[in-house]
Amino acid sequence: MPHVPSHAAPTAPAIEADSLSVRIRRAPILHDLGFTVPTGRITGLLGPSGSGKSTLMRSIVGVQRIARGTLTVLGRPAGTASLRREVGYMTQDASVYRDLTVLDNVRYFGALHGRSAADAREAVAAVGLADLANRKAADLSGGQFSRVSLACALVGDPTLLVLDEPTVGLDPVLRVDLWDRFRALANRGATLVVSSHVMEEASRCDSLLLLREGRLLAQLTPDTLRERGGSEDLEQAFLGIIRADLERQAAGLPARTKEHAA
Ligand SMILES: Nc1ncnc2c1ncn2[C@@H]1O[C@H](COP(=O)(O)OP(=O)(O)OP(=O)(O)O)[C@@H](O)[C@H]1O
Repeated sequence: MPHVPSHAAPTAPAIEADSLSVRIRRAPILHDLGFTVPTGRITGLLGPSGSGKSTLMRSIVGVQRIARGTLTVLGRPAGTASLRREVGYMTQDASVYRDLTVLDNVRYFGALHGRSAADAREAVAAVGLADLANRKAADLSGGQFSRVSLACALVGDPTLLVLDEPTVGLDPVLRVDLWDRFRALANRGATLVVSSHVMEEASRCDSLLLLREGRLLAQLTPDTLRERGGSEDLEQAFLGIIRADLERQAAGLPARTKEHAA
C-alpha cells in the first residue's frame, strides 16, 4: 500500500505544474499554469463552466496532450504508463458498462488493480449503492449511475484520486458522506483533486485552485479565500476575486498566472 501516515515528514508534492499550457485544436485552453498539489491533502478545483477544470484533470491523468511546460505527477511526467495503477480518475461522463450490474462494474475495475470482490463490495457500499449492487447499470437513475463511476475510481485505492464533479446530482446526505470518505482517504495519505461547482464543498478542501478562462487566479486555503475575497461566504469571496481580476485586466495589468500554496 503506497499510503503514508499524515504525521510523516513533509513529502514531495503529488503534482507539480510549471508553465503548463494546453491547446485543443490549436485553441489555447490552459495558459501558463504553475502550482503544486500537496500529498495527502484534498485540493479543490473551482471555476466557472468552461474555465478548464476538466482539461486540467485530463492533463493530470495523462489523456490530454500538453502544448508547453511540465506536469509532474507522483514524480513522473503526466501520462507515464506506470502511473495508471496509481491514479484513479472519475470522469464527468460516467465511464460504466451499462449492461453489467453495479457490482460487476466495480469488480471489473477492481480486478485491474488487483482488488478482491470484498473490496468491490466495500466501494459499492461507500457510494450508497449496496442495495442496488445486482442491478444493471442501465437501469439506474442519473445520480446512481455516476456513483457507480465513483465506486470504480475508489476501488483501486489509488495514491492519487482525480474526481471530476463527483457529487453532482447527489442529495445532501450522500454528499456529506462522500466528503467524509474523501477526508478519510486523505488522512490515510491519499491525494485527492476534486472539481466542484458547489462552493460549500470548497470549505471541505485543504487547498483550492481557482481557475477562470484557463488561467489560475489563485491557489489558497478556504480561509485565505474568505479573507482575500472579502466575504465569509465562499461563493461571494470567489466572485470578489473574479471582480478583482477583471479590474486588473481592465487596468491593463498583466494577468496573474502563478500562485503558490497558501
Ligand atoms: N474537444 C474540445 N474541442 C474544442 N474545445 C474544447 C474541447 N474540450 C474542451 N474545450 C473547450 O475548453 C474550455 C475548457 O473546457 P473544460 O471542459 O475543461 O471546462 P470546465 O471548467 O471543466 O467546464 P464545466 O464546469 O462546464 O465542465 C472550454 O472553452 C471548452 O469549450
